[in-house]
Amino acid sequence: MRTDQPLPPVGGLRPDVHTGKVALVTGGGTGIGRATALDLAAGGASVVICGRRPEPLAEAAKEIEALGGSCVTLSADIREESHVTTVVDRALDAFGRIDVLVNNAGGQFSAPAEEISPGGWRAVHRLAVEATWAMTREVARRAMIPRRSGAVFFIAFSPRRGIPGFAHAASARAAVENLAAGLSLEWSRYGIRTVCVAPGTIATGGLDDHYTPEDRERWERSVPLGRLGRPEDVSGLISFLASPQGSYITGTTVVVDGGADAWGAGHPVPDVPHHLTTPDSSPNKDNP
Ligand SMILES: CCCCC/C=C/C(=O)SCCNC(=O)CCNC(=O)[C@H](O)C(C)(C)COP(=O)(O)OP(=O)(O)OC[C@H]1O[C@@H](n2cnc3c(N)ncnc32)[C@H](O)[C@@H]1OP(=O)(O)O
Ligand SMILES: NC(=O)C1=CN([C@@H]2O[C@H](COP(=O)(O)OP(=O)(O)OC[C@H]3O[C@@H](n4cnc5c(N)ncnc54)[C@H](OP(=O)(O)O)[C@@H]3O)[C@@H](O)[C@H]2O)C=CC1
Repeated sequence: MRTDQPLPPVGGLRPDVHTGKVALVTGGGTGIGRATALDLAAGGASVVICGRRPEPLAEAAKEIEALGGSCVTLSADIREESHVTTVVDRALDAFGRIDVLVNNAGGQFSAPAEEISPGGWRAVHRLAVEATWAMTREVARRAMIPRRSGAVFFIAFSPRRGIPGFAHAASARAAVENLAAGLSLEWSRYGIRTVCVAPGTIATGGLDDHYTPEDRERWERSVPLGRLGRPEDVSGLISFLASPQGSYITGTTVVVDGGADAWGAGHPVPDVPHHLTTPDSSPNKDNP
């Protein structure tokens, strides 16, 4: 199984599983966000995607429309509160409701902890925690609490206990994991589910652009299943969690990482049989 083979949208879910729903995906023009927007649209959801650059958003919208879906794009920097308000205004103007929020936008740089300046720390937490909270609060207050329903997703990191070079980013993601849990205690009464999804290393353009092939190889070696993840490994999970089949899941973190979080530091990663990592020799090609 290779990471350059995308999975088809929707996976095993019914093609009308999200019909009538509206989903807002931050950072929906690229990588995991794009795959998530496509999966939700392929299941029948109308989708709103935002990000700072208009070009990737327009490309993703074209793909969604090619699937027969509806998509609204908005160029916005979610670190600015006024942009958050505008995104929600636009989504409600276009579709009248928001049922699913995927807080996907995020990013960081890799640096030894002692070299992260206060400004660098703040920049990462501002996006991963503060902007995520601003968006979540705005969507909950204006779209979900009044309707007494909704599903909010947060993206964290696996391994979950810390990643060398990512002290700022891993601690920020720990905050959103805790936020998902805490909000479930407060917002279940409104019918709102809050779930954190913790991907391991996923082969996206963002990963290629910001990390070296050596980083990538090192991460790949630390995965018990022997490969990096695909964006669709994450988006398929979110699509399931957003569906009626996921409706009893809230307040928790679901890890999608090829076993990386289960790996005990200090032990060699278990050998993966060759047939599990190559595309054509899988024992069951229909169920890779
Ligand atoms: C094993 C699992 C691994 C998990 C792997 C995860 C992979 C991914 O997440 S892939 C997605 C990748 N995409 C990105 O990471 C996006 C790229 N990153 C960024 O855009 C920035 O890092 C950002 C998120 C911090 C953007 O912030 P912004 O406010 O635009 O940045 P500024 O240039 O204004 O700088 C603010 C502040 O941060 C310091 N800084 C920025 N880059 C670095 C760096 N490479 N090294 C050290 N410090 C950096 C910068 O110096 C500023 O600090 P002060 O000067 O002290 O104010
Ligand atoms: N790839 C991986 O291995 C992993 C990724 N993650 C996380 O998953 C998420 C998606 O990552 P991935 O798809 O790999 O990376 P990308 O870099 O492709 O995705 C990040 C997206 O967020 C958008 N974005 C960034 N900053 C802002 C902002 N201030 N306002 C609005 N949108 C913004 C970007 O668009 P634009 O630049 O145009 O604003 C981009 O579309 C991120 O939070 C990432 O940290 C978590 C675990 C592992």
